Amino acid sequence: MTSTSDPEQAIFWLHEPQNNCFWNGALDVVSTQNGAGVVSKRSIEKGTVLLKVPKESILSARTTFIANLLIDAEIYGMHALVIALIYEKNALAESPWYHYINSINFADKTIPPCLWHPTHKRLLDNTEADLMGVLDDSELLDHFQMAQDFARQYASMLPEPPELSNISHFATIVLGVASRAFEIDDFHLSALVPGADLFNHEPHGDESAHFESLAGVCPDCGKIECVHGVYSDADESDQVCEIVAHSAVPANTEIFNTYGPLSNSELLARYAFCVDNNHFDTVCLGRQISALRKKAGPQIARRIKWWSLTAPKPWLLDCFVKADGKPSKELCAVAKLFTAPGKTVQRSHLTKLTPSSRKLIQHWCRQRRLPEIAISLDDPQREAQIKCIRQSENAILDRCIALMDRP
Ligand SMILES: C[S@@+](CC[C@H](N)C(=O)[O-])C[C@H]1O[C@@H](n2cnc3c(N)ncnc32)[C@H](O)[C@@H]1O
Repeated sequence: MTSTSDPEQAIFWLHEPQNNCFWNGALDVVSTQNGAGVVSKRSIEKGTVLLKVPKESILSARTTFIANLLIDAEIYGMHALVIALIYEKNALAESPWYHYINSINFADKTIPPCLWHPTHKRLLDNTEADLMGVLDDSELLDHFQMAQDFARQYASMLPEPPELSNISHFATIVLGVASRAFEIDDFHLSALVPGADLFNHEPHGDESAHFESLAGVCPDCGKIECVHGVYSDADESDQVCEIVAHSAVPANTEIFNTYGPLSNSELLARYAFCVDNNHFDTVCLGRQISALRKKAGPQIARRIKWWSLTAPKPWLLDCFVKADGKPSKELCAVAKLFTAPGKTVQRSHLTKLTPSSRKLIQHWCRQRRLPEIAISLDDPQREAQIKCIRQSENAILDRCIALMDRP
């Protein structure tokens, strides 16, 4: 897990006058089972602003001292943010974010799943994490190469940061940044917002706080109204990032944010954790459908071709089982296309399941089910994550199989 090792330094940074931030006095930072977290010292009303950080104080590729170099090198988004953080970290007390950066444990040894040992990766074979490319290290390696090239290009001006000496070290920084970054606006893109990253994620949609930032600004200068155009009807005083209480919070309660409607594969890739009974998990049956399609006769092949030409793309990815076991409407339609008798199938009848289409969905679910295997690793956190992903997928498939038995 990526964690805050010294929250007091983050709070100190928020109170430094030059940063112009607001940290609500009703908040406390405590140690939770998920690292640091924010709790209410007293009850908080719905709509209360908990944190305010002006956009000019956030750590983005646009606000860092290497901003121009990153633009010259045409490095943007998360790639640029990671490199910016690395250079600010190495600027030590000269960085405006010195105390904030010091509050984070970047020495944590957690690495993203794409760098796990192949024997550990293999335990996620055929899971959603595998299908979504979470285990593929090519993007990380490209990013590493890009960061090293950048460092070499400017080595005469700036010493090459030690974080770029090996991929594991770089990967822990990438994870540390990705797990704390927020989408800000069309100018800053992703950025680190001190204080906002102390809030943990509520996975069931019951969060009590939301991150807010006006996204529509000029992509060239970050202003709301400028020579390039008018981007919103707000005014420049709205150029802040806020955490706002989305519901009333009783005293002594952890205040959760939401990182978005993310499945376990997405949480694992970006935040290095997963949760039991994740409502946003889905299980794709695309591979099973594709295999059957290859064996299909000409009539079925024609139907699938007709469907694939009119369905939104990529339609195979849309053929999934939802967390509650219900098949997506695309999955229902494809099961009907394979099983409907006669020569023609009406589009309006495609989502109404018949006994034979239900049986086919059950068959695909059984094929997709992961084998029950014993998993025992030296790393208990990784073991728990792998088990969580596998068990959750099988539970979803079992729910669907049971549901398909009911008329
Ligand atoms: C933005 S930080 C939140 C604050 C963090 N706990 C800390 O100590 O700095 C995101 C990280 O917190 C942890 N985290 C947040 N919510 C979690 C949850 N619901 N379950 C497990 N870990 C969580 C994960 O390690 C994640 O990468």
